[in-house]
Parts: sequence; C-alpha cells; structure tokens
Amino acid sequence: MSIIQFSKDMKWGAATAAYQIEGAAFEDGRGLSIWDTFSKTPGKVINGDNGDVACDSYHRYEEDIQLMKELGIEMYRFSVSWPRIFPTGTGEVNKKGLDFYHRFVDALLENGIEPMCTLYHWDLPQALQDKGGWDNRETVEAFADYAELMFKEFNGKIKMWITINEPWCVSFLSNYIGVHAPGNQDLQLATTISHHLLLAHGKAVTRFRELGIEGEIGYAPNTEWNEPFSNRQEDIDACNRGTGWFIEWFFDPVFKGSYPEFMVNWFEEKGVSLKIEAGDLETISQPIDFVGINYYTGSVGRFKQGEDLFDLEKIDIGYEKTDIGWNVYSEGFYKVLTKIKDQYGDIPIYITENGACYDDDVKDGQVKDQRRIDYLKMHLTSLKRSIDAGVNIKGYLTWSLLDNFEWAEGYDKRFGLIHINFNTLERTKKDSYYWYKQTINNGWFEMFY
Ligand SMILES: N=NNCCOCCOc1ccc(-c2cn(C[C@@H]3NC[C@@H](O)[C@H]3O)nn2)cc1
Repeated sequence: MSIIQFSKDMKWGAATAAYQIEGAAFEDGRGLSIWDTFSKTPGKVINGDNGDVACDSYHRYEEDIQLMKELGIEMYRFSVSWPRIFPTGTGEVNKKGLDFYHRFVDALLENGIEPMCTLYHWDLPQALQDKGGWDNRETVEAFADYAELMFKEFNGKIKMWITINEPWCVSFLSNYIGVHAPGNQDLQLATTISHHLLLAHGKAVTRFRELGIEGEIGYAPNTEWNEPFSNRQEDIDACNRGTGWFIEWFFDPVFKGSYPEFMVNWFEEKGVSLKIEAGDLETISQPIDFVGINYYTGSVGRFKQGEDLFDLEKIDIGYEKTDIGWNVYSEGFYKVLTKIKDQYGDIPIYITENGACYDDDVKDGQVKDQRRIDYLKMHLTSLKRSIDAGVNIKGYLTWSLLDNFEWAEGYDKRFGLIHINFNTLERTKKDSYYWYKQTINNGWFEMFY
C-alpha cells in the first residue's frame, strides 16, 4: 500500500455543462440550441433522450451547491448556455438568462466555491446553425460578442474563464464522425470548423485583454493517447497521427502560431485544406493563462493501410473498459501530460475533465461504485507522477459532479459522483463522492499497490 499525496496548493473541483444538467430548456426566454434540435431528431440519441429536464439544475442549483460544499471542492466548472443569454445567438440579450447565472454564481461565491466558467460547451444557438454555424466566420464574431458581454457582466465575480470546450469534439466528432450535433460527416467542413473554433478562442482572448478583465483565461482541449504496438516506425507514425489529431492540431496553433506540418500534409493527401486568413494565427496564438486538459482514455495502436482516417488500427489488448466502452488507461494520462510539457513548456494546467462511466444503481440508499474510485485512484496516481516529472498542474476537476445527459449516449451513461434518479431527480451520493471528499480533505489517498 502506498500514499499518493498532493500539494495543499492544488485545487480540487468538479465539472458539469449547461445542456447536460440544467433542463428548463424552454424557460425564461432560452432559445433553441443545436442539441435541442439534434436530440429531437429520431435515432441521434440513445432512448431518444434529450436535455428538456436533465438534472433540473436550473431549479435545483442551491441543493447542488450544498452537495458541492459538503464535498469540499474549491472550484466548480460549469458552462453558460449561449442561447439562454442570446436566444438567437446575437442581438437582444435575454435578461432572465443573465439573472439566472448571477443568482447561481453569487450562490457559489457565498459558499466559498470558485466558479470556473466555460463559455462554449457545445450548445450553439440553433439560429446561428441555420446560418452555417461554425462553418460561417460570422459565428466567430458572434461568439466574441457573446464572450465580451459575459466578461463585462461577470467581471470580478468569475475569474477563471474557458473559451471553448473540446474543440476536437465540436469540429471532428460533430462534423466528420458525425455522432454529435449537428451530425455532419465532411472532413473538409470539420477541418474548417476546427480553425474557426480556434479563431473564436483567440478573438475572445483579445476582447478579454482589451477590456482588462480580472482573472485568467484559457481553453479546454480533449486528449487521447495512442501507444505504439511495436517500435516499428510505421506504428509510431500512425500513433503520432492519432494523438496529433487531439494534441498538436489544437495546441500548435495556440502555443506555436502554426498548424503541425505532419498533420497538414496528411489532411492535404485526403484532399482537405485550411483556409487561413491574414492575422488568424496571430489572434489564435496570443498568450493564455492556463490550459484545461480533458483526458478519459487511450489505446494501443498500429499501422494498418486504409484503417480509419490515419491508417491507425486500435488494438484491444485486454485493458479493462468502463461502461461506455473506453479503455481504463491511466498510463496514457501521464504520457499526454508529459508530452504537453515537453512540447509546449510550462503552461499552467488544470485537469478540467477526468472520470469514468459506470452503470451505477442505488441499493438501500447507497451506490457502491468501487470501479469509479479505482479509476480515479489510477488516474490521480498518474497525475502525481506527472507533477513529479515537472508538469505544472494547478488543479484537478473530475467529470462529473452529477450523472447527466451524456450527449448521444443519453442518460444511461453515468459519470457522476452523485447519482441522479432521472424520474424523481433525487440526488444520492455515491461511494466515490465520500472517497473524493476524504481525498480532498486529506490531500492524499492510499493506493492499492
Ligand atoms: N477517437 N476516435 N474516435 C473515432 C470514433 O469515434 C466514436 C466516438 O468518439 C468519441 C470520442 C470522444 C467522446 C467524448 C465524450 N466525452 C465526455 C464529455 N466531454 C465533455 C463533457 O460534456 C463530457 O460529457 N469526452 N470525449 C465521445 C465520443
């Protein structure tokens, strides 16, 4: 048995997102988002689930904040529903939407919890999608205007801002693979959107700096690790392409001011090109204060001609899987974090999402989710290894505080420390909640090896 101990300076938190927990989808002037449309499109979401009610956190946030306070988290990452603020994406502000987030943020602060606000967590106003969505550069300006309004409105209250959550999911998962909203399957479109998302990030940072807003700003790319099956160069190269799709593609423009040549060349061989306008990369690559890293899983891979987008075949070598089918691969967390440090330097890092999906149920008022505790132990151990290797980790926010709407997977896929009965909306603290609470309180935990 060994002790895994963290610095008292490291901040502990939990994360959620508006469309996944709020509900109240048609209340107080909220406009439609692409996820309202997508989830109501037959066949797109398992069981036909949608975010109409979700966890009803729009009405139950005071109860949720008391659960956060008891948990002992210092930081809570949430997202703002853009269509709650601008029902059509631009134009007239919905004051009731602003008022809700003021009540919510004030309640967090009154309970000693620091808000970390994600401006874009996938719920694009449908009215903007109707005009081309992220494929249209006008959406970039609309996002900057929305960000500016939020900066001005919450200046001094919110001091940690995230511009875009998981640009890989917003661009490639949603517009090439097509399993998320709006569900396109077009590599050129997805690649163009990836550039517009980074541009939107840069323009929001520009407004933040020009306005002299108090606090820090960053973005939250998601990452995956691909471990070469052998030391054959073809296997290494294929894995580098698979990992580069998440890391270099979304980090190089921000931290180096250019797209990674090996990925640009690969996409060009697929007939895909980037349409970069003068000044774009200067805007994208202006300094940020931190980067949020989301990590869930990794794979072992090898070269296979014609396999997937990158001639990369994922191999199942018997890793344990979570109940969403992802490998439990904590070594990949260490590899991702040390790669980022080695390639991009000492940028402060918050782990803004890490957690596990397990099919939990309540028995006699308890949820015995030991597998989630073990997943967290393994990944926090990798995190400690990364810190000991010099990675500048500032905080760890687990995904998620609550079971919630897991996008195309619906409500069956549970990531929360707190179980939600989606019929009664009753909250039940899982064993992992109590374990996380003790770990936060102690600053350490016992590792099973
Ligand atoms: N990698 N290649 N895939 C090729 C085949 O893709 C099939 C599906 O792929 C993916 C990849 C990644 C995800 C995903 C989900 N979350 C969890 C959410 N994060 C933000 C927060 O809202 C959480 O709910 N993070 N990532 C889903 C599906």
